[in-house]
Amino acid sequence: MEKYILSIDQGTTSSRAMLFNHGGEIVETAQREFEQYFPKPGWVEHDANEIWTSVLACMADVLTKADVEAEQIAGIGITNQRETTVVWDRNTGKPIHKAIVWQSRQTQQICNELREQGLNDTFRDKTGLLLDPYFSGTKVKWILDHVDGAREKAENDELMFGTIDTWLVYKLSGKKEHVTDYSNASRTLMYNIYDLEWDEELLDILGVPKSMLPEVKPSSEVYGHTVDYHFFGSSIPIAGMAGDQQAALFGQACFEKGMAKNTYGTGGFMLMNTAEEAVRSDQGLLTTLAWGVDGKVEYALEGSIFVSGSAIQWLRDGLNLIESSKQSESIAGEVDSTEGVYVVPAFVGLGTPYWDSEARGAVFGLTRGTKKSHFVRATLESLAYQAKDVVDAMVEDSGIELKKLRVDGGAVKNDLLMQFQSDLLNVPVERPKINETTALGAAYLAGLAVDFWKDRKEISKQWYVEKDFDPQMNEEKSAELYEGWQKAVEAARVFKL
Ligand SMILES: Nc1ncnc2c1ncn2[C@@H]1O[C@H](COP(=O)(O)OP(=O)(O)O)[C@@H](O)[C@H]1O
Ligand SMILES: O=P(O)(O)OC[C@H](O)CO
Repeated sequence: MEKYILSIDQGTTSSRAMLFNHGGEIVETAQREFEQYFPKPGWVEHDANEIWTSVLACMADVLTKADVEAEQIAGIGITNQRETTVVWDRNTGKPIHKAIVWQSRQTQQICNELREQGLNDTFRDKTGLLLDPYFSGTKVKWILDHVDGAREKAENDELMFGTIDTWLVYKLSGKKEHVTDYSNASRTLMYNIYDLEWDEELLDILGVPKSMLPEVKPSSEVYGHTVDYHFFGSSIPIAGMAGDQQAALFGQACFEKGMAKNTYGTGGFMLMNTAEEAVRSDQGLLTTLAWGVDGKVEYALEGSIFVSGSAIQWLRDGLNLIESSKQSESIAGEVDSTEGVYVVPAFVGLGTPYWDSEARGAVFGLTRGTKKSHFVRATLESLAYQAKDVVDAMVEDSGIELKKLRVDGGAVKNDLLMQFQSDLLNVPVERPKINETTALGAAYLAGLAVDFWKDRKEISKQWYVEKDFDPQMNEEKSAELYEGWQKAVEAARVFKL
């Protein structure tokens, strides 16, 4: 009876389940979207129960579609949208508020107040993060401050906190396990990534009782088993867990120091493996835990770009300049260059390295001769320029030269973009055969724990390039183009309403 690993990829807009075989190939997939709630401008929430039922449905769908029995699943790996915060009642197992999503800005004021008290460095020095509403800590505080009776309940040990990985393991295990992994814990603004423990001082500042927090575990280990009523009489080991960007780094087999991947999805996330060294950043990068595997933790440097592929969606849905994201390539290809046009897609501010939440999008360099194709090309190029901003910051902070970049996410199908990225960075860009690197990473983490795969060497051998792009532009030209981008960003940031 052939065995498989089932990977759950719980993302921001949809949940997916994928079955992987021993060769690391996708056998079947299932996907379900769920509702996004926008109660106020800038706020984004999910219903944790809707997330749970979407995951359960995907798991059932994928087994049915593949005609695979639950007994054939050697282990389950979970990867998830990070930072999104759920607080639930220990007695009933019911969330006391909607999940506050990573994108949500509803804790801006809390962050401002903490910053005004001069606490940014306190958080940064312990967590590797910044005081930004992006991370979980201030979201937990917000829930305790705003839900009737929540703080009292929390102090009486009646509430539990979890990111989505924790919530799913809790539900899958029949409310038995309350665990997370290093990679997810490192995104909460409450976990000391150097001492590897929940930080009492930070919990005190945020007013979060330690009893609410899950136990932090390695990313590859059997945390518990599914209760059999969900899985047709089978109890399956839940054996791998990691935040989605760290899982993608693992799925891209970026196991050595200096290896990096960039994901071009809705947003952009670049991670560089820095092995056992936690590199502190002066350039607005995040220092984060990559994973805990083989009895040790490893670190990564991360650059977060808020708008990447969604700029192409904007061309399609907002401006009606293209009919599909794919068409951006042929239209941009009608011209050889943007002829000096730059689009800065700072629609929700700018992330790494600027962290400017008030910046807004801008277009520069228009002339009477500017055509649609220049505009589309400039938007596409902005994805690559933003990645270059992050790479330069990484090289400066870590002192590690980038030798090549592995890529994934929806927009990497665009050859023109990939070529331009390689030209701009002056390194080869490698697009893997399996683009679902996030789900694959979670599958590998689970598979290692249940001996489905032996070690990382075996995994590395399963990583294949589908296409690579080598630099073709001369360096002077690419430096000149990048200088134009830097001027455009600078000018965009001056404009504040
Ligand atoms: N050929 C293409 N060229 C440029 N962008 C693309 C192309 N195909 C998809 N995209 C963009 O990729 C994004 C979807 O990527 P995906 O990795 O599925 O996102 P996520 O996982 O964040 O939802 C969309 O924003 C879409 O506009
Ligand atoms: O759900 P995704 O793929 O957009 O990823 C969200 C990130 O984990 C946020 O940090």
